[in-house]
Amino acid sequence: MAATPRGTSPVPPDARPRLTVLSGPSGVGKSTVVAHMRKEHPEVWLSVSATTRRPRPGEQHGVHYFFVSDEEMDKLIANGELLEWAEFAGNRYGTPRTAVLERLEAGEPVLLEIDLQGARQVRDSMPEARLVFLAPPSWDELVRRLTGRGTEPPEVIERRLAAARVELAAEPEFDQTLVNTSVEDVARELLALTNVV
Ligand SMILES: Nc1nc2c(ncn2[C@@H]2O[C@H](COP(=O)(O)OP(=O)(O)O)[C@@H](O)[C@H]2O)c(=O)[nH]1
Ligand SMILES: Nc1ncnc2c1ncn2[C@@H]1O[C@H](COP(=O)(O)OP(=O)(O)O)[C@@H](O)[C@H]1O
Repeated sequence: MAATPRGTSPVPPDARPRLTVLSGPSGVGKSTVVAHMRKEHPEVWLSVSATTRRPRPGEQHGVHYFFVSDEEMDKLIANGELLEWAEFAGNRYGTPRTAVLERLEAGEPVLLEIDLQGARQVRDSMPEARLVFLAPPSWDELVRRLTGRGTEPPEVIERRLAAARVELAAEPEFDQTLVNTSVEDVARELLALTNVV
């Protein structure tokens, strides 16, 4: 029988991370990549966050976000219903705790698409989570994507770009970086990292 070379034996399935956190600056393409992946693999379960941000045209309550009032968000936080939450560019966002824990307890892979502050909270409370950073090919391309999306007025874009500088500097805190040059390539790599297939 051939000896297995050191370091190449397969990791037992139960030891593989089940919780994947995807973060990266606004406009880098997180939603696009996740949507592409889920079109091919609808079995990838993505947590739906609560937010106080107003819906963009086409965004649906319960699908893209749970759009809540400030008072409702206060209650979610006070009642401990969020696994993590953060304020980002003037709005609050948080991950409903129960749905995520139920999926994890059932042994199903879970994907969170959240900001840097949220990723840090998850890393602290659930160290087994795999943190993936989605990076732009360049700063200029990030500006082009965020501006080209056409969903925010210039002052909001400025706020998000200021946050982007902070987020890009935090890349070394993540377990893995994927550079979003090709949506198809990144979606494939992300799928492999979520352990769904
Ligand atoms: N901490 C945290 N961040 C979130 C959550 N949901 C979304 N975000 C992040 O909030 C930021 C703004 O999201 P959004 O307003 O949808 O803008 P977009 O990322 O530019 O499309 C992004 O970095 C999201 O990943 C959440 O539940 N918790
Ligand atoms: N690989 C890519 N190449 C070119 N444009 C992209 C790519 N990925 C995303 N985009 C575009 O960039 C813009 C921002 O993408 P989006 O998914 O909304 O970013 P995020 O969710 O990170 O804020 C969108 O207009 C999207 O079509």
